[in-house]
Amino acid sequence: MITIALSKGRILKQTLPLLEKVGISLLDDPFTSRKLIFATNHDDLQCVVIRATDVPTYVQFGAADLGIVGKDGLLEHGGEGLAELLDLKIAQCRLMTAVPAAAVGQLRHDKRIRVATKYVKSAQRYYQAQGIQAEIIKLYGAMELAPLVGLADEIVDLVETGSTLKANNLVAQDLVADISCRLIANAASMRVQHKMIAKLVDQLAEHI
Ligand SMILES: Nc1ncnc2c1ncn2[C@@H]1O[C@H](COP(=O)(O)OP(=O)(O)OP(=O)(O)O)[C@@H](O)[C@H]1O
Ligand SMILES: O=P(O)(O)OC[C@H]1O[C@H](OP(=O)(O)OP(=O)(O)O)[C@H](O)[C@@H]1O
Repeated sequence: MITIALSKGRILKQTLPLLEKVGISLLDDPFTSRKLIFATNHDDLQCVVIRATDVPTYVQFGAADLGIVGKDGLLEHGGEGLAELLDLKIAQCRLMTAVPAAAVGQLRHDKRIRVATKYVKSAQRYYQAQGIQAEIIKLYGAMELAPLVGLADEIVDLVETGSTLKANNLVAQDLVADISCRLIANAASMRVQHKMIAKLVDQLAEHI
């Protein structure tokens, strides 16, 4: 039996059609069911549907052989015990810094700035590489609010259309990382289930 960990939420909406294209369908609807484990039309394949941030952990410890997760989550996890097999090119967006419109153009190198983000590791790496002293404040959502209420000078968050930033009078500044969904595998599963995983990777690659 192969287990695939799927990220629920917006990634799942784009994952299910991709799985359908390679002939995999879940027997129950994960958007209406309270189940966590989903049988598929293949006897030897099941899916678990969990929070995106938990997918790398399930795969790292072999609770799932494969996972589908955003690169943002992968960067935060660190990738230990995982192999990144494929860029699925879904849920594409960019991890960016953003500041209030009034702060655009202000130099950041001469002071310690406060940055609100859910993406602590990626942010730390970015500011360090830029030589900017940053105090990172971990938030779990609504990062855009932080600069508006004086909690932070800037944010690091995902940007797709830019409408969330615009609605909050923030302006995207620098690219931290290009983000899209990745197929990941447990390192041991890669050896034990090599044939089946290689076949699935080939099939998915044809439909990207
Ligand atoms: N605006 C966006 N455009 C494209 N992809 C996005 C966008 N926002 C998020 N994503 C991708 O979808 C993933 C999950 O986002 P979603 O908003 O569904 O869950 P979340 O509530 O942020 O995650 P969690 O439940 O783990 O806290 C992100 O990790 C990212 O890879
Ligand atoms: O550039 P845009 O097209 O506006 O997309 C960016 C927004 O999308 C994501 O939020 P999401 O809608 O997933 O909400 P949440 O993270 O607050 O759950 C992200 O955290 C941004 O807030």
